[in-house]
Amino acid sequence: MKIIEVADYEEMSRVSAQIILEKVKSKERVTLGLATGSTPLGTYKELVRDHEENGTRFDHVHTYNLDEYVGLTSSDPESYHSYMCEHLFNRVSIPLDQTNIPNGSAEELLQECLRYDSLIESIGGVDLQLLGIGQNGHIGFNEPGTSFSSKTHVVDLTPSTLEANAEYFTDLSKQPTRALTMGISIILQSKEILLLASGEKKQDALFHLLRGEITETVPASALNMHGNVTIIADSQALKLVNSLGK
Ligand SMILES: N[C@@H]1[C@@H](O)[C@H](O)[C@@H](COP(=O)(O)O)O[C@@H]1O
Repeated sequence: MKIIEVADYEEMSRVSAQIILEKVKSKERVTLGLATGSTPLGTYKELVRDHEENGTRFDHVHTYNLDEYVGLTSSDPESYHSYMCEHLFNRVSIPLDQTNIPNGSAEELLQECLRYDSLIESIGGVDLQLLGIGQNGHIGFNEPGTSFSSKTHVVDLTPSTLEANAEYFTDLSKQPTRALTMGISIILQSKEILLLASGEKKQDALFHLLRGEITETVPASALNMHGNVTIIADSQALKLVNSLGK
């Protein structure tokens, strides 16, 4: 695993955007796996800035998001669909029919999971998967205890994840408690993985990922089984690793 230690959130965002841009410019058809949450926002901002200043094109890019809340329609302002349109898709002119996000308002959720898996399997895994990490070590919405062989599935969010994500909901009574998430085995099909972590809150999760056992109790530890993972983390997120783990 390659670790790039950076000073802060801004540097993490610049470095990750650079890696994504190299991939975007590398061939005629590019597939990107995308993440939500606060961590990739700076990266998306950098991609938008580059698009505006340098005219980098995204019309050959196809995207596959990790997850979506169950019960929110794509137009719901609190859905990950809306998040992606607002922060990236609409601002770099990716054709929307080339963007894929699990449909959390599908009537048949199990069918939707199968549909999503076959989409990703049909391309043989994305070229580059961007990931954040939950404070409890989750990736996508794969909570602790999720099987490493999991495919896309419906998940009951843990109290700690609900609490960590509560700030994104104006009315907490409407915060979804379930989500659809790309499974761990599907994430591991990616040809290359880029995980971002910033801030002290992520130091335990990063310590378990980098220094702990490979265990389903820490979903991100599955990344140790993948041959092409880069972690970009700031000093705050690497605090525990640097003080205890060397
Ligand atoms: N489903 C998302 C994850 O993909 C994300 O990595 C995690 C961390 O969020 P943040 O980046 O806001 O810390 O939150 C959510 O649970």
